[in-house]
Amino acid sequence: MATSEPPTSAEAFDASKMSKAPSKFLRNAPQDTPAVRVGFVNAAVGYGLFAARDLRKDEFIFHEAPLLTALFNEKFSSDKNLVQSQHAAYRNALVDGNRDVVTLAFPRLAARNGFAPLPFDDAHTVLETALGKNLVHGQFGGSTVTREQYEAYTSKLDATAAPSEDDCRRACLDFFKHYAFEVNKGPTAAAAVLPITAAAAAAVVPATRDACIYLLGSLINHCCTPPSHGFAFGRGGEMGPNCEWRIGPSGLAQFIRPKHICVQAKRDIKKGEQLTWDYGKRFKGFVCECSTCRDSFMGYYCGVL
Ligand SMILES: C[S@@+](CC[C@H](N)C(=O)[O-])C[C@H]1O[C@@H](n2cnc3c(N)ncnc32)[C@H](O)[C@@H]1O
Repeated sequence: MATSEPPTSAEAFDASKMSKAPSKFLRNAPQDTPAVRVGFVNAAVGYGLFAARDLRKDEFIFHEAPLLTALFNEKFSSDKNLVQSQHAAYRNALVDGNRDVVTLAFPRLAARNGFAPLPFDDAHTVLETALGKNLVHGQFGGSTVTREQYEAYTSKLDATAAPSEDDCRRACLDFFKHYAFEVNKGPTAAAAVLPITAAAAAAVVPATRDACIYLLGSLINHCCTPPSHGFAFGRGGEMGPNCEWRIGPSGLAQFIRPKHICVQAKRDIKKGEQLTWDYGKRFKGFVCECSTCRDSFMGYYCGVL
């Protein structure tokens, strides 16, 4: 199996599993009301996650199991085993009634794999309910994507007719490059990572890292961090990314399961505001449309222009 086992039901947050030491990260239980919704940014950026209510600084927003796990592509190479593992992880995720949710969460990848977008009425039901299915803590508030937005977006995503295996693999490679998180291999990783064939298994160089994709976590868009010298002036309000994340258990938050992602508010976030984080210095491969770039001269700095 390429996917980690998704949670069967949301768990109560057990504060006793937290270290007694004060932690800035994940100190509080997530609230009982929905915290995030999926929404549409524009046709270039695609979907994003938005606050479903006001979120407080340091609020623990959600804890989510990975949807796909494959080998991590350190150098973005097209090494055969990496490509095979990422492609197989995607194909495996399409089984067991998962196909609609995976196709809808990542419609660009689906189109390159030959899957036509669902009609809006079906899509809406899935977007409303299923995108939160891997949450362990925190609540998903559904979708704000309108029929017009969905149809305008998907009409531009021509599903490739009968793509070759090679096209599908390349699409997965591009997808992992832009959507995957680099994750420490957990103790059970050997079962989660593919080899698809015995020959491929023998050839796999033991990697120390996995690449994980999340249904919600991988929909959070990038925002540049303004430089500390204050050169970037906003239109009022705070600038820069408003969330941070951790993957897997760490000293102060042992309850996080291996490869699971936890997201926390870096500052107060208003209802309706988009959740963002800084993707860091790695290759981004898109023209940045974040608010820091829009409201300041940061486009000059962010290195993606
Ligand atoms: C991890 S995904 C985020 C979800 C994505 N918006 C979607 O609908 O699938 C990363 C991709 O989102 C888009 N994206 C994220 N942040 C962006 C930004 N600041 N400006 C423009 N595009 C962005 C880029 O296409 C990028 O490759």
